[in-house]
Amino acid sequence: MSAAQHINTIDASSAKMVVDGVSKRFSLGKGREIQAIAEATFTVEENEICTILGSSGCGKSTVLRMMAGLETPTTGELRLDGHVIAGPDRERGMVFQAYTSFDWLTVRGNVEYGMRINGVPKQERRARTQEFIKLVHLEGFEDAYPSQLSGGMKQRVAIARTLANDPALLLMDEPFGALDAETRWHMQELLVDIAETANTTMVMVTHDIEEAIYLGDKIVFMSSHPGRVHEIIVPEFKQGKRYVSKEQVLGLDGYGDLEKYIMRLMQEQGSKDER
Ligand SMILES: Nc1ncnc2c1ncn2[C@@H]1O[C@H](COP(=O)(O)OP(=O)(O)OP(=O)(O)O)[C@@H](O)[C@H]1O
Repeated sequence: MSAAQHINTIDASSAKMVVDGVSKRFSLGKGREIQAIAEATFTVEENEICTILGSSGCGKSTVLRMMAGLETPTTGELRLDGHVIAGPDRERGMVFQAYTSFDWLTVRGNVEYGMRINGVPKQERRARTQEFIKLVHLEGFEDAYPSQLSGGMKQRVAIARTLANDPALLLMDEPFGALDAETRWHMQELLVDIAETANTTMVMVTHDIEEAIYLGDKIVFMSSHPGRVHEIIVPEFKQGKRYVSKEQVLGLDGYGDLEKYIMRLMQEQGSKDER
């Protein structure tokens, strides 16, 4: 068995999310433009964790922001459950690198905020809030304020708050980028646990190869200038399984080969960017 399968054909018929021939140009003023994304086509399947990996500036965040409906594609379209994405919506929850908890609300207040706005009855709201606080292991901290929490705990609040809105898709832009290595490791394992427990479809932007391989059921590798989907990689060495233990994945036959392969892709991109 090889370490990875490289997908060349896209089957959009059963996909949860379809990024279909999407390009994006930004205006830089005075008639100047930048082509951030030239052509991007890929799918995300139901319950999949899809990681988007690539060097800085290759357009990862732009693709994610288009999935969220925060940017409009210049050409092409994005579809969630067959519906074209036309703007931000509760069905797509986003977690950013910067901590985005409301400082004036407690952990409980933060997690139940969206449900309160959406008129979820109090009893149901309280029960779901507790369920998601438990999911991210923050029991006992319900009445704490974000300023009393560590970076990893704040990010767990952000994840619980987003999941409590029951999104069809969880979008994350380098959510663990600001965390120290040990906390990051725990958060990655927690995310796999959440994906397994809550059956959530997730898309995560990262420039960390290890994170992309450990978390990704599928890795969308992007190249830069302009941003394109260079390769879609399925880490076959995991044999379709998810492992909460990251150590176990890093020790599997095939992990090292895929890591080396992706490192080479990154280096090729790096030397192309320098030219
Ligand atoms: N609002 C904007 N206006 C103009 N250019 C933009 C805008 N947003 C992104 N860009 C440009 O589009 C390109 C892709 O940016 P993007 O942030 O998507 O890349 P990225 O891969 O997420 O980078 P990083 O890993 O550094 O966050 C870059 O050249 C960036 O300067």
